[in-house]
Amino acid sequence: MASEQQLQAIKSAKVLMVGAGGIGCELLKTLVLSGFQDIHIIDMDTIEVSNLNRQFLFRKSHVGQSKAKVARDAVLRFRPHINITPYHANVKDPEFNVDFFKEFNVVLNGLDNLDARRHVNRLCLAADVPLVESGTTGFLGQQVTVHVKGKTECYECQPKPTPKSYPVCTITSTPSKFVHCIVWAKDLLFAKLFGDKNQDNDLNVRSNDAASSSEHAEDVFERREGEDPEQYGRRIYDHVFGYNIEVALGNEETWKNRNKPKPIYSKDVLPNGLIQTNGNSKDCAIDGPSSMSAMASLSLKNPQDIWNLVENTKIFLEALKLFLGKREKDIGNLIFDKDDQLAVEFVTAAANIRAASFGIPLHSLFEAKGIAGNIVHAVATTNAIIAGLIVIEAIKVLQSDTNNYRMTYCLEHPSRKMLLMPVEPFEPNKSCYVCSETPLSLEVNTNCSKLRDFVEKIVKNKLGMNLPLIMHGSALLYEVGDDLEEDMVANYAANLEKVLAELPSPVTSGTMITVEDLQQEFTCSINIKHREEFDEEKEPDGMVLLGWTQAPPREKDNVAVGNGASTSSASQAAVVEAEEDDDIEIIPTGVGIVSAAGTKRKLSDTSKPTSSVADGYNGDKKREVGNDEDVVVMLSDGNSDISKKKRLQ
Ligand SMILES: Nc1ncnc2c1ncn2[C@@H]1O[C@H](COP(=O)(O)OP(=O)(O)OP(=O)(O)O)[C@@H](O)[C@H]1O
Ligand SMILES: [Zn+2]
Repeated sequence: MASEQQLQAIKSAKVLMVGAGGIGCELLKTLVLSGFQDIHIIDMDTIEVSNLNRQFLFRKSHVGQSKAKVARDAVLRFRPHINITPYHANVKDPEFNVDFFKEFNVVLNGLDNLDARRHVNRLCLAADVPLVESGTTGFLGQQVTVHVKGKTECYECQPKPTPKSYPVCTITSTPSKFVHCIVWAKDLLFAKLFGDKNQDNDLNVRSNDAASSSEHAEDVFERREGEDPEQYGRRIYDHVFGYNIEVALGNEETWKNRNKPKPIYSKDVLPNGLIQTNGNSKDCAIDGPSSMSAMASLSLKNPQDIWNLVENTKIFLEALKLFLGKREKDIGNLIFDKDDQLAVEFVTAAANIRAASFGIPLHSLFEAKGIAGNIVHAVATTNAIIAGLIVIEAIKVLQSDTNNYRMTYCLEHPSRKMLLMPVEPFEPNKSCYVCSETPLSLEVNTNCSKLRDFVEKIVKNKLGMNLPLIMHGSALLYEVGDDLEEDMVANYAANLEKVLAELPSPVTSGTMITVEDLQQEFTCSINIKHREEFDEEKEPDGMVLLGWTQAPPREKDNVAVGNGASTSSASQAAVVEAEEDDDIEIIPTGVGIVSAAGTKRKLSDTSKPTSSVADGYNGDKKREVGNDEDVVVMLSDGNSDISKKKRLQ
């Protein structure tokens, strides 16, 4: 039960919610049931069928409509007299500037990507509005964190795992993991067959006999006149899984220390002519093109099954046939979308066939979809718990109850009887380039890298800037905006194509560049250091940003996982990965991590009575539920006496 004071704070608060998906739906419901009366919701998406299993404010009839608007209507049905303002928009749109953010007492994130989270973090810092963050880390669980300028760390005080990029040659020639096959199937093959034909594409292997291979490749992806869809599909299949692999095998150097792939031809897998279908690919006139399915026409039902090579081959050919026959008008414009069933089927099958060729284990559609779409599989119940925790922290923030702020992990595999794990938030990191404006360094070959590379790879991808402006001293090198004069636009376009050392105001070793984002009101200084060479495998960007992205020192197998969906950071939760991504353990830092002897300990050890975390949960602050084996510890209030954390260094 909320106190009178809390109720007052709740009633007078103006709250901004960003994201009305899995967490957002739960959050909106919990906010209104807790008495909040003025809520603004930003979400750029429309409702998909795949959202309905857990985004309970939405029904099938809402598919295709704005999430923010439908969520508003849904809660107004049971709380008709409150103010809910929906925006069907991207939070990065210019209208949501610092002045807009200043209107709110607290901002609550229910987002699913790093980019938007960093953007909101910067706006909250610039507007000096507290932020309560939430996110998921795969099967590790979810967490809620509180970010109050000057009092706690900001969302970017700790390095976040960024989406991984792979060297082109690993993807085109030497895949060793299933994810490499997915990237190949999605970004190369799918893009080549169904996307913008004018885009550069590294699909064809480089071979000793480059001239003949490119000649062979010249028109292979174009459908010949009168060619029937299955013939065309088999020709593409034979080219990418058969011929290209044979060409690659010709590069003997490549296979000296690697297992050789084996070429696969469709006639060897499916010797008999046409594949049999049941004609049941679903009618896209009724369900929309995104529900059309090759699985349905081949009577393959379970997305968790791993198809064999024959099944993958059938799906490949059938999906291609359906694209050609029923979605012809999409061809040339398609971008892979994880909610497009046929696209997911095609990419799964293509990735699996390539995996079979390279001796990599095959995966189910469900798994492939997760990898291709960077999906962190969400669970409705934990979303509800997380939403509750967000509201608890929001209420503390509204009352400036600083001492009781907590970041709370909700462990999806409760470890030794613990489901919720609250820890005190960290103080701001004094070397954070965002909230402490600490300069960064960039190692780059200033004679080879163009300004365009710097803008794309560093300013946009690494620094997450939306509307960047780049300066060297008082010289403006680059700027984005709608109101620029034509000659300026032409100047900047010319600068983009110049190497750094040849810019009108040359950028060489020792230069300090200032990069500013006008919308985020965020400035960052970058110290340039010239370096001649980069390792193509380990440094695929050809430049290295220092002072921010380094994870904490890696102990044996310590790595952080995530795809930007997580609010956790390497130092908040060091993850020990045994092999690949399974068998993961989470070690919350600061909580019993450093024992008296100074040795690091795992969470699994921390529930022992002697550990500091156990101390934190012991006594009358905890409530135990269930039987001894399956006990879940929940805190009765936010006042647990948790020992001060130490960072995991
Ligand atoms: N830049 C952004 N501006 C506004 N809303 C955003 C932005 N980025 C993400 N979102 C919203 O955040 C929500 C995140 O919700 P959730 O994690 O449940 O993902 P989802 O897209 O609904 O589900 P799934 O990814 O599992 O299909 C989505 O509704 C998405 O539209
Ligand atoms: Zn910070």
